[in-house]
Amino acid sequence: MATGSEEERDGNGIHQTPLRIPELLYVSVKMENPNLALAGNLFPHVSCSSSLLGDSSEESKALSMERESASMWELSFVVPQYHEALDFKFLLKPKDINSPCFVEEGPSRVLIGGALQDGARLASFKIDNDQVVEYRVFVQASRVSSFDLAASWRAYKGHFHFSAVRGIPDVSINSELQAESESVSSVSLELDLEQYVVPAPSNLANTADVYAANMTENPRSLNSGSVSDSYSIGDDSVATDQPETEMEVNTLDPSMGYQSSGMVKSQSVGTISTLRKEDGQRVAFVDRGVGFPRIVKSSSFNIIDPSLDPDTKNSFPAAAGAVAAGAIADQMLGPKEDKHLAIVMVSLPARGKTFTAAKLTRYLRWLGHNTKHFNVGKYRRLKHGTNQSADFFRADNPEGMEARDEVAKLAFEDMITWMQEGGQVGIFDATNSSKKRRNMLMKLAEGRCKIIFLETICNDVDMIERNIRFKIQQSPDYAEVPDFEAGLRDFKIRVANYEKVYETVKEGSYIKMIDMASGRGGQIQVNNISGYLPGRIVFFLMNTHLTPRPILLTRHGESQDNVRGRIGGDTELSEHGEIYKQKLAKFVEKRLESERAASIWTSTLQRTILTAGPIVGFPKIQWRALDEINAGVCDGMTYEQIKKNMPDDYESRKKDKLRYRYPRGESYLDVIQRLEPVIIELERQRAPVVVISHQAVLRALYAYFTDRPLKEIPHMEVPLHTIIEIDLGVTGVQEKRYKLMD
Ligand SMILES: Nc1ncnc2c1ncn2[C@@H]1O[C@H](COP(=O)(O)OP(=O)(O)O)[C@@H](O)[C@H]1O
Ligand SMILES: O=P(O)(O)OC[C@H]1O[C@@](CO)(OP(=O)(O)O)[C@@H](O)[C@@H]1O
Repeated sequence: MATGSEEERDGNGIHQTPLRIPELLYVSVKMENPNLALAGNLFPHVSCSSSLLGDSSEESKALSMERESASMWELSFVVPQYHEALDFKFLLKPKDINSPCFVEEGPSRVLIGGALQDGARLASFKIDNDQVVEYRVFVQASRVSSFDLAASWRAYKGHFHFSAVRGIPDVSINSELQAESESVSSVSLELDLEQYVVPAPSNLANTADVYAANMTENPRSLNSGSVSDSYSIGDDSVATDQPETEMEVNTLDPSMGYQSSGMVKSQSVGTISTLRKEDGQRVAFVDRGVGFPRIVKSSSFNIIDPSLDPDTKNSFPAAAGAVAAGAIADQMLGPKEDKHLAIVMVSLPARGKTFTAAKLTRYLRWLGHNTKHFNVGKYRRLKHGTNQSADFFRADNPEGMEARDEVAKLAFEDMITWMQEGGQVGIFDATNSSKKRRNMLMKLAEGRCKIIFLETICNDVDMIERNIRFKIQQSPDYAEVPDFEAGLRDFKIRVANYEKVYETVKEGSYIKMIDMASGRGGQIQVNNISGYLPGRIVFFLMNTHLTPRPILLTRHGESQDNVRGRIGGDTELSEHGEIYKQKLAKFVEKRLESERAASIWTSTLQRTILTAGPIVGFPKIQWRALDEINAGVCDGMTYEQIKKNMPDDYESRKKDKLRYRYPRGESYLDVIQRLEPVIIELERQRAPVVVISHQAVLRALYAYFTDRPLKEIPHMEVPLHTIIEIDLGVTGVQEKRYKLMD
């Protein structure tokens, strides 16, 4: 019971001092000026004579306000609720500390009890030539207890206290680097960015133009060459991991795909078909893979390491670190059939099965898992032709059912055979929408591989309609149907035939992606999923979505070490590099002018942080994972010096650049491994990202988006002063390159 005195007694008669929680005011003072042209290089400060704000009456001691956004600055502090009157003024300080600062016009402001006495009048400053710059002023105060403060301080320290590298904060919103924007204006960049476009080294990145099912495995029974043969294409010197896919793409002359005649004769099968636009107009149809590619058997092909060749008997991933450790643990501890994993897609047509299967294949291959995508539709087209009407897909059509089951079995058996030859993950892409079909597959898999069903469910009718329209445009099934609307009607009847017998998955191990495509909400359900790889797959799928956005990849501006030919290091930019950073800022400003949520990612090495310096208006984040390959004891040496002083190392790297690990440093496989969280975050982001990083790192990131085999990564072209734009879209990936200077 309260005694009315300062003290109370508890149940044991012990005197206790009641806890008095002092009331405090958390005050936030803000200034806003959207006119960056006038005030961009002036930094708002507050000067106050009270000891509560640390006596900042002298201009040199004025408290700097923090940049909250491009136009808003803030200073927050805590004072007792009943504090003395605080007299203060706003100041603008130029970046150059020797130049005079500008004090706001008019009398001092008085703050009592968290409120301004004379209202929030504008803060006006007379700067050069009597030009007046005005800021809006806002003051807000809220009562907080010291406990609240302590808790929020702990949270801040624990979670949001950013570390700094050489005094540069890990995360910044254009604070101190803002002032550089002035010098940017001295470097010119044409308004029309298209002037800087240069051709990408190949058109392989443009998967958005290609129907993903056409890029999948060809039936073995219909294949001309032995699968274990080694082939290369075009440039005979390039070794590949995915023979069929690449052969198909490379047999095409990209310029032919868009001839004005509107017709292209496919070099692979000789079928002539066209890709329809919705308005009925025909454009070229790039038929990639419904047949046999022109295969050039290479004499110079040389597989660097047997474990990197998909057709050898090796079921461990060509990977480093956690990926390798996880895979090996799973294989040693799990049952024998777990050595091979079949991801069996399930859904109605046009729900993103093939798209998801292709993306997952790309991710797993990039991590080093030997993965192949088997599309039953492709088998069906080869065996029964491309012009099957909706009737073929009726569940009460016994011939159709038998034919479809037959090609499904054929594709599944091909997948198992490939696994027995060393394949790790097979992605089996068909509707598999009835329990009976899935039971058939489970029987075929018994003792041979583990099955995880991956079901994609979409309840968004507009998205389904859009998907169906894509299918009519892209699928070879409708390539020879001249009328778009007729194709649309037929496909909708086909979907209705599937709907009649569709049974959602309730058996075995499964992952269900429900309405995940928008990237907002949705659900992932998992059942009976365990192991390293299945876990990674779930995590990857959780973070993918279809929101179109660009990812801009660029190396830092040329560094002083680049000029001297030294690898690694942490030097500043050369003169050329200085110009590039300014051009890049202008480029980003133009390219992303309407993209408010974009962000700039750099490594923690100063050549990338300095390159990002003049970019304004976007948050900048430093990732250690984006640091250049660690050259270990060779850091700072030239390639010539390594050749002379460490000839064995030089030769080993030349022989196997992917796996070679610098003494006390990293290999390319190590770099790929540490980039996985970057890939996941890039997939998860819904806004554009500019990645300013290094040669080896960008090679690895680029290979992921363009689905290039691991062994090509160390040899890819990622030139300085060039921006590689990767556009992630609803049908796939497209690449564009801009070269801003030599
Ligand atoms: N999870 C998803 N849900 C809905 N639509 C998706 C999903 N993933 C991709 N898509 C979209 O579906 C379109 C058609 O996908 P596709 O993979 O050909 O369908 P399916 O193989 O199921 O017939 C793709 O171009 C893509 O834009
Ligand atoms: O793997 P290689 O072809 O050596 O390329 C990676 C090298 O690229 C360099 C330049 O030679 O990158 P960076 O431009 O980021 O400095 C080296 O630092 C790095 O060791």
